Amino acid sequence: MKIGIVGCAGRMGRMLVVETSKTSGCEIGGGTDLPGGAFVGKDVALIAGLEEAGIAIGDDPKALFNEVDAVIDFTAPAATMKHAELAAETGTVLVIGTTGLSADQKEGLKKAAEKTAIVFAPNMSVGVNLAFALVEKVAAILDKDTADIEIVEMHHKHKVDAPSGTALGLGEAAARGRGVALEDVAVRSRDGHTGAREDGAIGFATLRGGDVVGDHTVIFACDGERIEITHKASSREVFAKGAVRAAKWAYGKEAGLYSMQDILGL
Ligand SMILES: NC(=O)C1=CN([C@@H]2O[C@H](COP(=O)(O)OP(=O)(O)OC[C@H]3O[C@@H](n4cnc5c(N)ncnc54)[C@H](OP(=O)(O)O)[C@@H]3O)[C@@H](O)[C@H]2O)C=CC1
Ligand SMILES: O=C(O)C1=N[C@H](C(=O)O)C[C@H](O)C1
Repeated sequence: MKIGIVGCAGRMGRMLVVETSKTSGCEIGGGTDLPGGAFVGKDVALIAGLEEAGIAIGDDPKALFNEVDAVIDFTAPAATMKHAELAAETGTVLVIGTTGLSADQKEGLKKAAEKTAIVFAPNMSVGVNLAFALVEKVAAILDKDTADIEIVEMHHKHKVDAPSGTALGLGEAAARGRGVALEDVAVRSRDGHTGAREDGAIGFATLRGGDVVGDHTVIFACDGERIEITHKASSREVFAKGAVRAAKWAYGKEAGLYSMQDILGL
């Protein structure tokens, strides 16, 4: 199958070009950068450190969607929404890793997924998706009178959204386990005279610096003991592998909004 990578010059974009090229049954069908972007016209494989493929990076996503069987999108929320519209219009499979989408934007994805198969996941690694399942289970066992849930994440200094999509996903898993809505209990930051912690709150703390690929810890703090579930990504390859796997899985599936949990059978 032919896979297109939108935002192919980004940190994840380049990794996705490499992963697609080395996955059996997959080939690079093209890539895009922003119109006027520095990489438009350059070879999609060459900028990812591979041998030249003879495919120039374009700036017209519609042409790409018409050319390929699936598109992988790790870009930015506004761009992702345009790509979702194009996927719906052309019936192309779309795999979305972009984080930081608003609630309205997530609703927009549901609408687009009425027309084509879309996989949307804040983290494509097997380990994090397993952590989602573990966190839900632990949160269901340790009620709000037994454990305080805090989620700590650290990422590289270039990351633009906070808390990370994965941290919010872990929060949602914990809230699901507790049978509550995350938006009702989330405390996304603390500063100043905050007062004592509310029972049942799910707290978030965000750290940024250096080249950290992605660290997440969910802490269940009880009286006299603490359980911590930690995931540390040491390479972006795990996300790229998951995304290409998702594209292969979704190809030929009926329209719908899918998650990595569907793909991994968790
Ligand atoms: N789900 C997962 O497993 C993971 C998700 N992510 C998420 O993926 C996203 C990207 O991360 P990362 O690769 O580090 O970020 P980068 O900024 O390195 O890459 C994003 C790329 O998309 C480009 N871009 C933006 N808008 C458009 C557009 N309209 N058309 C084409 N290209 C566009 C950017 O171009 P320019 O630089 O010119 O703006 C940039 O090259 C983030 O939301 C991040 O949180 C990251 C890792 C794993
Ligand atoms: O921006 C990143 O780099 C990452 N973003 C995702 C997120 O927001 O959770 C996934 C991963 O942790 C890397």
